[in-house]
Amino acid sequence: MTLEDVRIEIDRVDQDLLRLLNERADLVHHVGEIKRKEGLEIYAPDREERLLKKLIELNKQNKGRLPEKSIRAIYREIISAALALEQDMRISYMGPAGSWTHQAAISRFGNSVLYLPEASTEDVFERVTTQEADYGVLPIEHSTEGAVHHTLDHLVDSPMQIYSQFLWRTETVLMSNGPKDTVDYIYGHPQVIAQCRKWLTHNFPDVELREAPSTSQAAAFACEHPNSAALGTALGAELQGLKIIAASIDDSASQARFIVLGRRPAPATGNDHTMLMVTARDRVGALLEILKAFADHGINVRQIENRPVPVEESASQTHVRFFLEVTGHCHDEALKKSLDVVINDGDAIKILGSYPSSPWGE
Ligand SMILES: C=C(O[C@@H]1C=C(C(=O)O)C=C[C@H]1O)C(=O)O
Repeated sequence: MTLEDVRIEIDRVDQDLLRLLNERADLVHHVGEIKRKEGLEIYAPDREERLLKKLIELNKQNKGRLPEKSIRAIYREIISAALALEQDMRISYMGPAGSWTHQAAISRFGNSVLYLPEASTEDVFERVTTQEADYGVLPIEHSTEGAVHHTLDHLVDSPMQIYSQFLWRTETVLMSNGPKDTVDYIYGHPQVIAQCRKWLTHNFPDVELREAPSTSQAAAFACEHPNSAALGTALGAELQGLKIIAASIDDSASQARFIVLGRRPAPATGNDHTMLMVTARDRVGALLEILKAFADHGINVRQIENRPVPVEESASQTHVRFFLEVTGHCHDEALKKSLDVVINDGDAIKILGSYPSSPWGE
């Protein structure tokens, strides 16, 4: 076949694809109508993950040429278009534009939905509470620094809940207006500089490192100042019109866990996790008793985070607070029974969300 012949074939396949994509869009629209009638959530992360896994498996069986990464990326955008069709979907995230959370949010919801950058965690909660946004995206844990207490503390005070969670690799890039060998200064948030210190010392031993208040500010400085570069996200580089001169420059791989904040728990899937806050009387064996209540009902406590009770609360002197991530859904009988035991011991519990355990990033 000549080049022209192959292109004619590609055009034919594209026409078929377009027809099929629109056929899919009609079906998605129908799903949206049913969901609205039945008062169901539009975004169904569990369904998305199952659909992707099935397609990746099918592709393997059929020995398809496309790698898993590409199938995920293509379907991320097909599903994003579906979400935008079902509902004019708005996602609030911890900004500014180009932040890691922004990039993580796009990895989950694709490019067809609307993103609202917020200046603080509080603002993300506010936007979801007032229904100006359908969901919010916030970091809850960093692989290097541990829990993001700000997010956990806001969950305690808010009726909003964790609806979904996912992991995202936070890969730093070096961006600049000019070529690599003209860089005299590198701007970066101090934490990001620390994360890339070895790489920077090895690759740019004579360059001056300058601290910036945020990653997006670093990128803005790199735009304004000649012979400079900035550390940040690939999305930040794109938004500022800077060239990526080196990628994946972190000294060790780091990732963050993000939550999708919603107004209610996700439907049970049979493989869920639940985040809880327990405020317990400060006593010998308090944590032991709580853990035993879960163990007796076959529930695995996957993570424990200890936090002080805020001083404004009358319980602050006499109580201790734990955040627990446990297996199971808040509607499961076993979990309900173990929570009853904890409450009967005089400890207070707040359910911060139940969500599918599986979506662990791309
Ligand atoms: C169409 C649906 O709604 C959304 C869109 C999906 C899709 O495009 O396949 C999958 C899950 C939902 O987030 C659905 O729930 O089936």
